[in-house]
Amino acid sequence: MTAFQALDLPEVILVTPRRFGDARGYFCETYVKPLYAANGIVADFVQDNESLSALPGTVRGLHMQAPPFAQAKLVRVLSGAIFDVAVDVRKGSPTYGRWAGARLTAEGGEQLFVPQGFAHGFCTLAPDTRVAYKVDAFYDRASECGIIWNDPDLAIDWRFTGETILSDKDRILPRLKDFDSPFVHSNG
Ligand SMILES: Cc1cn([C@H]2C[C@H](O)[C@@H](COP(=O)(O)OP(=O)(O)O[C@H]3O[C@@H](C)C(=O)[C@@H](O)[C@H]3O)O2)c(=O)[nH]c1=O
Repeated sequence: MTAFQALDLPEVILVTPRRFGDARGYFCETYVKPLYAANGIVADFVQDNESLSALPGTVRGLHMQAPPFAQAKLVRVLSGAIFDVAVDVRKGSPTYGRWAGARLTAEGGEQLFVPQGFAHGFCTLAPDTRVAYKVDAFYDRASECGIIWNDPDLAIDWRFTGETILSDKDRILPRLKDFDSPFVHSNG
């Protein structure tokens, strides 16, 4: 059975889809809307994305889009492995500024659900890592914002020691303390 596991931040959910193995390999359902919704993954996904990172230690993040283009994401790995991270940036949230993460591998097929109001990023742990993710709002360049990956206040353990590789854009992102989050926590 597909397994759904809430992480330390309970809105962030690790999914391990069931695989049906046979002599050919395996078959696996990677997204089933009503099943996922019944397990806390409520989103109308409208776009699928894929990235390739050649080298281990490639960090992409921490990214989000501001409302009304805020995106929930369902992330998985097609080849290689990542440590995938979500940071709660909802003002007023009891878990504001805390992070949760999970190792996602092509071998295991795990997925991470990152809700709206959370910054998202990952570090690749293997060469030629391809990451695919569904999002529930379209890309909007003007709405993009983010937090620096190594903010000491977040103290994310990326599970990687060695030289990291970042885009020019990601190298100059602000720390959380200097970031005016466009997200507000609500209980409803
Ligand atoms: C995210 C995105 C980028 N692009 C373009 C913009 C740019 O020219 C090129 C590369 O974009 P970036 O450098 O922002 O790609 P990248 O650093 O991989 O950005 C992604 O990082 C992960 C962690 C996320 O969570 C994603 O939402 C996204 O922000 O692709 C699109 O056309 N559509 C999209 O949806």
